[in-house]
Amino acid sequence: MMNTRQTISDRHLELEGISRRFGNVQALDGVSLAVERGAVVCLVGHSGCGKSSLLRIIAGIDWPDGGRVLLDGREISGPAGHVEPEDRNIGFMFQDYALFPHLNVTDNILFGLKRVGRRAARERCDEIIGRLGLNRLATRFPHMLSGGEQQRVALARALAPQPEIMLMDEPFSNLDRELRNDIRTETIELLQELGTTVIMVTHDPEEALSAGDMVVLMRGGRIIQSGAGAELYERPSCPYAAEFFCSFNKVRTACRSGYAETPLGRFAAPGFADGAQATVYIRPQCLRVNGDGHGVECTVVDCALIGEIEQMHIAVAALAEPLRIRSTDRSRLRKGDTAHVSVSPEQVLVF
Ligand SMILES: Nc1ncnc2c1ncn2[C@@H]1O[C@H](COP(=O)(O)OP(=O)(O)OP(=O)(O)O)[C@@H](O)[C@H]1O
Repeated sequence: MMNTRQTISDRHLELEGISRRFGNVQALDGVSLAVERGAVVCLVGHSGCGKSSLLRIIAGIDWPDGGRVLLDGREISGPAGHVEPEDRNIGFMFQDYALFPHLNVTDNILFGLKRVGRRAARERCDEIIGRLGLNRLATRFPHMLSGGEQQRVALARALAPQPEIMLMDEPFSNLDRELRNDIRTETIELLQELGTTVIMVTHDPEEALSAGDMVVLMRGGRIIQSGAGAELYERPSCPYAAEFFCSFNKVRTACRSGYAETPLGRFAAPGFADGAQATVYIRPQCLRVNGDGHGVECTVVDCALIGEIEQMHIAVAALAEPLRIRSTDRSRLRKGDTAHVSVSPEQVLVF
């Protein structure tokens, strides 16, 4: 029998048809989403799709024109009223960290603990300073900290009031790539250890796929697709979702007997009528050049080593555009060489 209590209590945050308009811009257009307790949710999408607007409404620093926000099943924004941001137990971490320049690390953290008694605030501050390894930085001012250290202080300040939900707007985008990966992993591990529900905004597809239990792809104020990262990557619901997470080779063609016919082979196209036009989406890593004559003949247009990956463009006589191939194998082919190319059909998409 289904455990209803469990189901209800697991649903930490719910958005029901959230809309928000700014003048002529429909920033959010009926966004509905259920977030499980302790989940890490990544809101992802191109600039202007409404990610920050949604975060601001969840935080309570902005109001929806339509729809409701529920926390543990209780309406906190909507027709029934508005719970103030400070009464939501929701932490917010901004992209620029928004540390107070005139306060040192300790005082920045204490600032968020004004509602707690002085002694308890001090204890919590010391605890979070210890937990995040900030002891030696405790008396420094923000301008005396590196980007990574500032990020950590901002995290400490947001965590000190022990929020149940942490909202983070592009929290790692000011860090260089190497540092970003380490700090992201560390931050998410800590939040998961604390059992905090995380809603994080990013416009980086890789960050979303690697960091989120649930990835929510937005466009034009709407959710295009949501689910586990692997699901969005492997089974995108539309061309937009497919291309957001992978740069595909695209071959336009006609369908026949449930297959899209291309010079590279035929691919299952269920639901397409005979003669219907379709586009076959082929991932660069699903193409393989073979020296044994297996596949379709091609000519190498260029070939470059990018770190561990070899990237090549090849021309196939019957295709207008060259195809891009990415592989961890070394082909040792050069521009102008002739080879053969084959496709692993499992990951090919037809739209
Ligand atoms: N206060 C505002 N007044 C007017 N327009 C706004 C306001 N806030 C957001 N918008 C508009 O609403 C749309 C969504 O903005 P939002 O900041 O939510 O997008 P975003 O996905 O977070 O973008 P980015 O990745 O660039 O931060 C944009 O067209 C933006 O210009």
